[in-house]
Amino acid sequence: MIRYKPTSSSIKSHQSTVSLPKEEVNIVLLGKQNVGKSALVVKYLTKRFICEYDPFLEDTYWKPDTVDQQEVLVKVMDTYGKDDKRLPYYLKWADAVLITYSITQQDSFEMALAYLDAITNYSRSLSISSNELVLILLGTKLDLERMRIIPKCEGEAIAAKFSCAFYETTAAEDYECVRQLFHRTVREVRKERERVVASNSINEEARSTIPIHSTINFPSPSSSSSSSSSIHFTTANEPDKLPSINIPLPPPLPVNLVQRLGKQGKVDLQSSIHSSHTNLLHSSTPKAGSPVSTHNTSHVTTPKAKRPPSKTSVLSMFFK
Ligand SMILES: Nc1nc2c(ncn2[C@@H]2O[C@H](COP(=O)(O)OP(=O)(O)OP(=O)(O)O)[C@@H](O)[C@H]2O)c(=O)[nH]1
Repeated sequence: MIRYKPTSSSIKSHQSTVSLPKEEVNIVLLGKQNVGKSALVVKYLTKRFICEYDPFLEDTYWKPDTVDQQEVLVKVMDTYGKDDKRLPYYLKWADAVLITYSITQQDSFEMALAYLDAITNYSRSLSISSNELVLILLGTKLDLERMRIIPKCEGEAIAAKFSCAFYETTAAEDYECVRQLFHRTVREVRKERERVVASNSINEEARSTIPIHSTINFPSPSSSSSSSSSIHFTTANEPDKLPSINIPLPPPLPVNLVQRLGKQGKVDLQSSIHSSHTNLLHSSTPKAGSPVSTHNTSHVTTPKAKRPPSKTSVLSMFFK
């Protein structure tokens, strides 16, 4: 049995590397205690599965990796699932958020829903922004299929509702399925970055070609766009979402409007995540046991639907 002993620095790696990749992707894992966040992180970093762990661990690790022949420095923040106050910080830091639950634990699924609610509400309440955050709902402990409580279709349905990607995986088996999870996450982040660059260059082009006295169809502030696995924080001049009203051309938005989530966040996220939530599913919570091999690969599902109307959250129930 391997005892996992983190060191005290805030960013660490299991290997020392002289030159690091320029591209960086920050991934944070959120979720209830015991769902297997640390196990996934350690598996990705070391290819080993830990049975014993420090439950109060919260730290950031990095690993140079190669995804699709491109080098990338993957930074992973492991949280310990008991401190909602740090959520704005996590969102500000992260390019991608893995919202984890154990497929064997009902309340961990409910907490994942609460996280999705809180993050969605938070993102919606930012009035001017073109930020994006890759969001992935992740069912863990797939090796415990015989103890499954949360059907796969339920996870898929929730992911579709929130327009995020969905995976199921396990840290207890094959390294490959964990590696795939992190690689897919890096790909999603790259897609989002490309989307932002493309959207900026469209804005730039529009700015240089539209005559100063012309009119333009201008989207309402509430319009938003969404691609397969992200929450988008949309600028008001995206050209593909145009309602029929004509108004005089406003001054163009600066190209560098892209800012990290939270920099403009004036909303009180804490009040958002402490409000009540009614979307609870059936309850029954057997304990996870030791790893039993039934699956070798992570399961991936792409989202199918747009984000739902905003709801309130039950995170406060879990953070007592
Ligand atoms: N069978 C099985 N057990 C797992 C898996 N992942 C983690 N575990 C076990 O579940 C327990 C909790 O794992 P952790 O990785 O520490 O969970 P955590 O979410 O990081 O917990 P906190 O740090 O307290 O938030 C440990 O006993 C692990 O050995 C998995 O994929 N399969």
